[in-house]
Amino acid sequence: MMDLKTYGYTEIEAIPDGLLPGRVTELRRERFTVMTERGEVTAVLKGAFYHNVEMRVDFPCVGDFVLLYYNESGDSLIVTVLPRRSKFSRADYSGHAVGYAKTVREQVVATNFDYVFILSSLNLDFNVTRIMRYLTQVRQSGSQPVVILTKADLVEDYTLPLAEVTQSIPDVPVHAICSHTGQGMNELSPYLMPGKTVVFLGMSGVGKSSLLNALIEQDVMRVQAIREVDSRGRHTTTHRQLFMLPSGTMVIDTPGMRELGLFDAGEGIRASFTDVEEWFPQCRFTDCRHQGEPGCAVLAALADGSLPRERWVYYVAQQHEHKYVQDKTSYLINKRARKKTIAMSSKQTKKNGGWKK
Ligand SMILES: Nc1nc2c(ncn2[C@@H]2O[C@H](COP(=O)(O)OP(=O)(O)OP(=O)(O)O)[C@@H](O)[C@H]2O)c(=O)[nH]1
Ligand SMILES: [Zn+2]
Repeated sequence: MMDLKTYGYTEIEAIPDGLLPGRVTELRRERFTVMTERGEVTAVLKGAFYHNVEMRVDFPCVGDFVLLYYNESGDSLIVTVLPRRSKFSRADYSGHAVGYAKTVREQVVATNFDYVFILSSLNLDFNVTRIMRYLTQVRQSGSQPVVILTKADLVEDYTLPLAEVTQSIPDVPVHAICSHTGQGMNELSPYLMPGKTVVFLGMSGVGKSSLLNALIEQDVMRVQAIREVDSRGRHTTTHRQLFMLPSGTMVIDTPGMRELGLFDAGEGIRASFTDVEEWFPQCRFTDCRHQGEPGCAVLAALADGSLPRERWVYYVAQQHEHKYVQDKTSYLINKRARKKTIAMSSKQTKKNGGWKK
């Protein structure tokens, strides 16, 4: 018998007769893979889950603890999702026009994780504001954030960006690592405890897979070292969406998480405002600012109603917000530049005789 506690399960008071607790490790369409004390089973949802659309948020997802009717010879039947101690959700636009908040539903993509590693690369697009935005998401999730600055080998001196992050978020642990050399990776061991669940968050290319591979390797080596002394025990790293590292730590890696990780203000705006941006190529000037230039397709579309005005206003507001976030980034990263900007704009202000509205 498998002890479900190794999968982070904490016993609940009374389990109704005939039901078995388990943890969802994979979700494919309507079929779940669930780890139980009788081993891994496939399971489907009890019909009641489908009867009420409003219940959608309570559909099990990867990481969930559930109660099921065990079926030895076929699919088990999931009847309940146990309370979640942490979760990540994203907006689900499926089947709806993007951008219309009323129709957006919440889709839970991962649950019951203890730590979220917010990965950010030290080279190229190092961006404190983005880290802070992820941090907001993580704090809302109910888990503990850990900031991991990756690719430490690609910068001459990472002490500066490290200090920058530490100053911006003094209450969150920050580690600089290199997955290729293993530098700094021992600092992560306090989080990688048996029964704990970790989620990786970060933009594409920051090194999530590399870190994961490095951790598995490190683990495999550790396990092998142990095995030389004591030849018991086989590690199995199955490629589930929730999977067990040899050390006993679980990692959740779902497609939904990938999408959260890809979130970027610019991308987000592009994705939700295609109805606005599709007008741009039709403007006479390629660098049209849509503020009164002759031959502006946007203004024409606004005039004849083919582009609803509130969509345009919303778009402009979002762009403004995006720019603000980017400006704030440079503010945090380069204080010298910031002082210069302030000096310049106050000169400007004096010239204009006050703040321009
Ligand atoms: N020099 C260096 N390169 C790294 C390091 N970690 C990752 N990389 C490289 O960065 C690139 C992207 O790494 P991945 O691990 O695939 O990044 P990811 O976050 O999983 O990317 P997605 O799968 O797109 O989400 C690869 O070419 C890696 O070899 C590091 O510590 N040092
Ligand atoms: Zn235009």
